[in-house]
Amino acid sequence: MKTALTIAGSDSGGGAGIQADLKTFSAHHVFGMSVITAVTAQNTVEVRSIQTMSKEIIRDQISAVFDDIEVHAVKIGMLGSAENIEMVAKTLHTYKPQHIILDPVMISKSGDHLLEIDAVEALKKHLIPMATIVTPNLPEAETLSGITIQSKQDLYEACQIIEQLGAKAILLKGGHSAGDPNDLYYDGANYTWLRGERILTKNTHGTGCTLSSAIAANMANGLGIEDAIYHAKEYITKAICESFAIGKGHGPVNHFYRFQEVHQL
Ligand SMILES: Nc1ncnc2c1ncn2[C@@H]1O[C@H](COP(=O)(O)OP(=O)(O)OP(=O)(O)O)[C@@H](O)[C@H]1O
Ligand SMILES: Cc1ncc(COP(=O)(O)O)c(N)n1
Repeated sequence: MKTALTIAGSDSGGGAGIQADLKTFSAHHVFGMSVITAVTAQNTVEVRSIQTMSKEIIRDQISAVFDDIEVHAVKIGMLGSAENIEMVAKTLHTYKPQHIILDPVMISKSGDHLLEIDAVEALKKHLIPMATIVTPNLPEAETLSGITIQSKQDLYEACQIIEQLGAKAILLKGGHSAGDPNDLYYDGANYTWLRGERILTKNTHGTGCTLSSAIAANMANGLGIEDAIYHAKEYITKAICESFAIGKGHGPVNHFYRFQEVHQL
């Protein structure tokens, strides 16, 4: 059995964070494990409050998993604070997981801050250099690179700047663009476009969490990075296509279609 570990925040509404990650792992037949960095009181409309976990309990959750269980891939999502970023980086340094998929979560779809503003520097300094791949959306790529993205050339430049921070590869997601959601992959040498067609739905809560977890699950299952990304893009596209109108805001994506396909439900 292959395993994957998510280090992320809990979303009480079940659409994003740890909940989306574990559903994605299961749909990929990967055994999912979790380190909870923060508890959010959240639904499809808003984030009402956040309680960030202490750095000690984050460290202990990571070591409890690694000291006992072989971890085939790690996905990192919401971390909350600079202190927690430093602790996650320090603890992962001890265990040196082979694949680290870093989703640099900063602001939720509902517009709430999930990362303290002064924590961006810690992310750049401590975690990006450890990442197999970083998966920023457009606003996150602007924050990490320090440039305003207005053209294709800017996208290429942002990828290069983030790569120079030490990431092995970047997948710059295009969900927030005005046109089709095309994602740009950069491996430090070449650029590849993963083309998408915009699905007209407001039910896109947790798309970034799902995409990065699908990449982690695919890598845990032994795929190389390019195949992992390609299949993850297929997975998120279908999950958005069949997403649920649950709640009054941005509803969640659908992970069940995989089980329905397999079991002909
Ligand atoms: N309406 C859509 N139709 C098709 N694909 C989409 C749509 N919106 C986003 N995507 C795709 O979903 C993936 C996640 O992209 P997005 O830019 O939304 O990430 P994100 O902002 O980090 O997500 P999150 O909502 O979890 O924060 C990307 O592959 C993107 O191209
Ligand atoms: C715990 C947690 N992690 C990540 C997100 C980002 O997802 P989205 O941008 O879809 O709100 C979130 N809302 N909550």
